[in-house]
Amino acid sequence: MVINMFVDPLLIQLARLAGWRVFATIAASVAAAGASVAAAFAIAAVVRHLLTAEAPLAEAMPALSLAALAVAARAGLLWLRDIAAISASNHVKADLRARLLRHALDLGGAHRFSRGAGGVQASIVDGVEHLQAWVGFYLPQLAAAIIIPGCLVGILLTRDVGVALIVAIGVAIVPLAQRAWSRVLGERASAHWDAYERFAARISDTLRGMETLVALHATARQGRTLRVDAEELRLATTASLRSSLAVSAITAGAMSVGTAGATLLAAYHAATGRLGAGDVILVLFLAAECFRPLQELQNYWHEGFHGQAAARGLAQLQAQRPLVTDARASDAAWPAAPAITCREVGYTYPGARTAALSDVSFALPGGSTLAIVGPSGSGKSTLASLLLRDIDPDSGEILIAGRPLPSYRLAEVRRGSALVAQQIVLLDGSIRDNVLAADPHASEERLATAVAAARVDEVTARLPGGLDAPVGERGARLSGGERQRVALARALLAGASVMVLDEATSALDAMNEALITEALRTTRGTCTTIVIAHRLSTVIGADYVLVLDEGRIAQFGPPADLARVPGPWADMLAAHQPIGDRP
Ligand SMILES: Nc1ncnc2c1ncn2[C@@H]1O[C@H](COP(=O)(O)OP(=O)(O)OP(=O)(O)O)[C@@H](O)[C@H]1O
Repeated sequence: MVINMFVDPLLIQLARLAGWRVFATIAASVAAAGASVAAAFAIAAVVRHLLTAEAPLAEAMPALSLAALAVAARAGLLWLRDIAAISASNHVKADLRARLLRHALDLGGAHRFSRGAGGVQASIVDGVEHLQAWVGFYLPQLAAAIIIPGCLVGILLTRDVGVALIVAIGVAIVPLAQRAWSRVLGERASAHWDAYERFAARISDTLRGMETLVALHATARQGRTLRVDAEELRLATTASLRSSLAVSAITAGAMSVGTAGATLLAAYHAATGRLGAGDVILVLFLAAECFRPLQELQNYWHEGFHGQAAARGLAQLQAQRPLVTDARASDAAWPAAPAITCREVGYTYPGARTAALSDVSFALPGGSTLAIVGPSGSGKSTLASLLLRDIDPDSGEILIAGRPLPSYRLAEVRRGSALVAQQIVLLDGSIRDNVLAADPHASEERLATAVAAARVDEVTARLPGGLDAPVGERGARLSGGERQRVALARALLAGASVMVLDEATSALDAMNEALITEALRTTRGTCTTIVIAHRLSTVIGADYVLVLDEGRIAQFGPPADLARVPGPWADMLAAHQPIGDRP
């Protein structure tokens, strides 16, 4: 019952990660208690010799040496216990972080639909911090708090039943008090964790969106929101600490009264001759040792509840499934410049009332270029996400070179297709590092070819470090168009044979227009290219045009053919305005 009260099944799962280290911690703790018992018996023997022997010092010497040895052994064992506990904690921390990070990476963009990146970060960084203390310190201490008092009360029984009973009652009061408070503590620890996760997510969002907040003159407002979150966190922390301090006071009281009561009863029995003076010393030592593991458990008690609350966040993260999996994959190699066919593809975002795409069917020959056009919200980016297999359609299917897209392993899809998006995030490092991220072992020659094809050389010529110039955090030192060029070079180096280019919407950005036109020329024939197009000039260079309207295909065909028939494409040509911005 006690175990169920204080141990979550997840804790046991985590303890398995730490394996023998947890057992070593428990064993060292129990052995230290054993050394204490040996010291207590030896000291009791010393007292007995001092009071009753004819040559007290000489006769007490062996027991005194044993006591000194036992005290030294106890110190050494407690040191070993702490080493094992730290090792268990660090092992859990490293292992759990690596697993969670791998899981978060496998999830890809799945957290877009649930907790934000800030919440995920709070779980991986701080949640793990609570859990490592929970597994490394709380769990072994819990085991020690059951084993050691149990054994010591047994030993006390051999001296006097009344004394053993007083200690047993004192020992029992501690978990009972903790149980009485456990619901309150659990609720407050959960409230604390929720407040902490909210605060961490808000800080992360604020730092990432700082430029937008400054541009919107919203920093003061965001500051106020952060202050409210910080105040909520402070209140939740105080409430949680207040309740655990109340339990600490009850526990400390039970321990003091238990030790004092047992020693007084033993002293009374010594006065009446039922026990010897040495027994009083023995009871004093053993009663104190009985409560020691409970006292130490108390120190980690708070950690235990925070660990349980953090475990909920981690369990939620672990329960999240990737949006796409390799369940239907075969060993098919990703084809060069593949034909792409969509058959009655439909997709509705989780929780959305209307479909983002319905009944989308078209066939694109391999090596050709498709321009997707349509008003804002018509489903262009959703179609791109489906073609890149960031998400799977709810209905219909997408064929790549005649095979269903899910029959290729995700690693193949990621290697063989690339997205050059409007919002490119580069990793902190140099331009070279970012391009080579696609293939770290690429030769200088291949790197130079990709860099020249994407016109990155024009960018590096202007920068002091050339290709080794740092891009800054998330690529902040480069312009949007320059970041797109680096991303294009990365995609070309990776040898992607399906390329999705998301053209920038800004009508003023002529550099991007040149980039896309150039990219279309570079990739023609070696790549099947899909451009989310906002400019007529881009579309006219494409082999096919797909006009989307409210998630459905309005028109599909070569631009010259579409221009000859009445319809949205002819209307767009007639209106001759940036086509993505049409109402
Ligand atoms: N994560 C999401 N959750 C719910 N609905 C979404 C999500 N992303 C997009 N949508 C909705 O799906 C529809 C299609 O969006 P999509 O981004 O594909 O349009 P788009 O044509 O690319 O728009 P734009 O030109 O403005 O980028 C829109 O109604 C949009 O509100």
